[in-house]
Amino acid sequence: MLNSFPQVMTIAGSDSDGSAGAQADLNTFFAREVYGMSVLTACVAGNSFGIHASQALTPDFIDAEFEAIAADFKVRACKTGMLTNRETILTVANQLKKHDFGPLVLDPVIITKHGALLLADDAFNTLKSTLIPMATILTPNFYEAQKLTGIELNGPADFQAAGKALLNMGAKNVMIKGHHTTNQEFVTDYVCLADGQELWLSEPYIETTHVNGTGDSLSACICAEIAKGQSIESAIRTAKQFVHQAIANPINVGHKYGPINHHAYK
Ligand SMILES: Nc1ncnc2c1ncn2[C@@H]1O[C@H](COP(=O)(O)OP(=O)(O)O)[C@@H](O)[C@H]1O
Ligand SMILES: Cc1ncc(COP(=O)(O)OP(=O)(O)O)c(N)n1
Repeated sequence: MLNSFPQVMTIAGSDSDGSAGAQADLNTFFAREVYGMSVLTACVAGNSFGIHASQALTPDFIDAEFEAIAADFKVRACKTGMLTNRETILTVANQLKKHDFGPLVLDPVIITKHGALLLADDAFNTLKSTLIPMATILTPNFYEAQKLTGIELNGPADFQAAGKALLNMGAKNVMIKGHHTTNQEFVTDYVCLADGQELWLSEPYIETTHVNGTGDSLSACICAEIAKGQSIESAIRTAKQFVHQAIANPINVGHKYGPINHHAYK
């Protein structure tokens, strides 16, 4: 008898150093024991020093990837990462309407924590109008939440206002990842759920340079847990622990800003 794993799909850019993008997603899927597939949207040439070049894939090619997966697999949940520009967003939105790929974890990747822009400036409105209303859960980081809502995040009430604004844009659930800087004691993420519940998820801040791909891995873990039948709340809680352990137990890879450890969480 063949083993069977829930099938999941990332729609993301390839990051050549393996720390972020589709590679981080697939590592997370493997670690969380689901079968991972990828629709690549772009190829990024990067290493632990930063991103050196980037090439978007064509809408026709992205369509072909979606069609190949849809023709053969039953995807239980999917997630997005780097979507590059308006054309790619529209291509992805059309495909998500055409086929049933299950709940959508929308990670609105705009800028990396080292300042590389991964989404064209004129694409924000397209992201807001097409994909945010389709999101089962939206997972912006501190900067992305401010950019999408226009609300400056200075305290808990601002997180609540931004969460509400993102729910009003059509996302069913929202997780805003908290700011993290040197000398901080805790990193607190804010979650507002479809049923009106709010969660504040805090873990100690970890001082390390090995944090590439944290956001990708978090959203990939949420996607994997949803595919396994977990509730949104339980998937978020597992993902927060998964990423925390992955940061807390670094691996010695790269000379500057390294990857997290996808094998750490048990
Ligand atoms: N240095 C850190 N110490 C503890 N938790 C962290 C640290 N950096 C990120 N996190 C956590 O990792 C997860 C991903 O968040 P973040 O790094 O903000 O995403 P992104 O990669 O999209 O910017 C969040 O749960 C956040 O709280
Ligand atoms: C190809 C590619 N996609 C996404 C990212 C950014 O990853 P993310 O986890 O959102 O952010 P960082 O933690 O890496 O800043 C990337 N670098 N490359």
